[in-house]
Amino acid sequence: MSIQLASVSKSFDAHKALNSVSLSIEDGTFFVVLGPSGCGKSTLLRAIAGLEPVDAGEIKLSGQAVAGKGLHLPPEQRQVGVVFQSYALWPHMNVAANVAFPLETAGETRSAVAARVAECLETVALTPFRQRKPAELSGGQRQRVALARCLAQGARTVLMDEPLANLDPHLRSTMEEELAAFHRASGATTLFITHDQREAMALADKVAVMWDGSILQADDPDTLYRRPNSKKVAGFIGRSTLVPVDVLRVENGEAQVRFGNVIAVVDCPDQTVSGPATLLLRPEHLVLATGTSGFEATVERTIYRGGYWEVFVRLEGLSQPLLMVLHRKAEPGELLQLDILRGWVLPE
Ligand SMILES: Nc1ncnc2c1ncn2[C@@H]1O[C@H](COP(=O)(O)OP(=O)(O)OP(=O)(O)O)[C@@H](O)[C@H]1O
Repeated sequence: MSIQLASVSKSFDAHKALNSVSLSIEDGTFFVVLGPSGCGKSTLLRAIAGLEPVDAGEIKLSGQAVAGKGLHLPPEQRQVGVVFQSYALWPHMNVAANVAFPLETAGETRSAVAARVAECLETVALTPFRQRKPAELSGGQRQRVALARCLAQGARTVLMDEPLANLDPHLRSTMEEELAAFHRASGATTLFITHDQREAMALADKVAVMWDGSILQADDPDTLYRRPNSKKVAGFIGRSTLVPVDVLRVENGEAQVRFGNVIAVVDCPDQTVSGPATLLLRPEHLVLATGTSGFEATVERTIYRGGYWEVFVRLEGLSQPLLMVLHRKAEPGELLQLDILRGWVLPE
C-alpha cells in the first residue's frame, strides 16, 4: 500500500504539530520518520492511521483519499496495523489470546490461528510467556506482544510508533533484525517512528527527518548522511563539524574551498556558487596524510571509543576544532599531517 500526504497540517491550540507535511511513500518501503521528541512524529502516524483528524491537506492510501476536505475515514476502514509506544493490549487476555485476537476476528480457523500465533510468539521470543497476562510482563515484553500481534495480522501496511523504545540494547538489536526480516518477507509498507538515528539508519529504505512539525529532508540513509540539505539535518545525523569556508571554484559537482590555510576539493550540490558557504566534515573525511601532501593540525583532546579514538584537532586560522577518528593513540599537543578526503558543501 502506498502512502501519500499532500500539505497536511494539524494544530493543537496554537501549536502546529504538523506544518504542511508532504510525503510520498512507495508500496513496500521501510520508511522511517526520525526526529526529536515533540516534533510531531506520533501526530503524523496517528493522522495516517485515522486516529487524528487533520485540519488541512490530503492523505491517500493506495491512491485512495482517506482524509481531506470533509473526509475522514475511520481507522478500521484504512486497513493499516499499528504498534504503539503504549502497547494497547487487552488486559484480561493472556499473551497468546492478545496475538490471536485479530486473526480470530478475521474468521481464521482455530488451527491456523494457533500455528500463526506460535510462529509470531517465537519470532519475538515470547513463547514461554504465552499464558501470562499483560500486567505480568515487563514493558519490553508488552511491546513484543504488540509487535507479535501486528505480525500475526499480516497487515499490508504497518505503522510503528517507537516500538523498540522500551527494550534493552541486546533485545533491541535482535528485534531490529527480526523487523528487517519480517519486512523483507512480508513486503508490507512500514512506517516506523523513532528518535534514534542509529535505528533509523539500520532499518530504513528511506528516512524523513522531521523538525518542529515539518519534514526537512526525505532520502535514503546514505544520501542523508553524505548529502544533507541543511545545517539542521547535517547536525542531527551522525557526527560532524560545520566549517565556514570560501568556495573558490565549482566544477562538475566538485568545489575547491578554502578555510584557514587549507585548500581542498570537496563535493557540492549543483547550485553551489563561489563565495562564503558551510562545509560539512564527517570524522572519516579527515585522514592522516601520506607522503608530503596535507596540512598541519594539533591534537587538542582525544576520547577512547573502544578500538579507536575520537580526536579533536586544531588548525591555524580556524576557530573550532575538527573531529576525526584515529586507530592509534595520539597525545594532546601532537602535530599531525592531515588530508581532507571528501566533504560536502551544504546547499544553504
Ligand atoms: N492531543 C494533544 N493535545 C495537545 N497537544 C498535543 C496533543 N498531541 C500532541 N500534542 C503536541 O503536539 C506536538 C507533537 O506531538 P507528537 O506526540 O506528535 O510528538 P513526537 O515527535 O511523537 O514526540 P515523542 O518522540 O516525544 O513521542 C507536541 O508539542 C505535543 O505536546
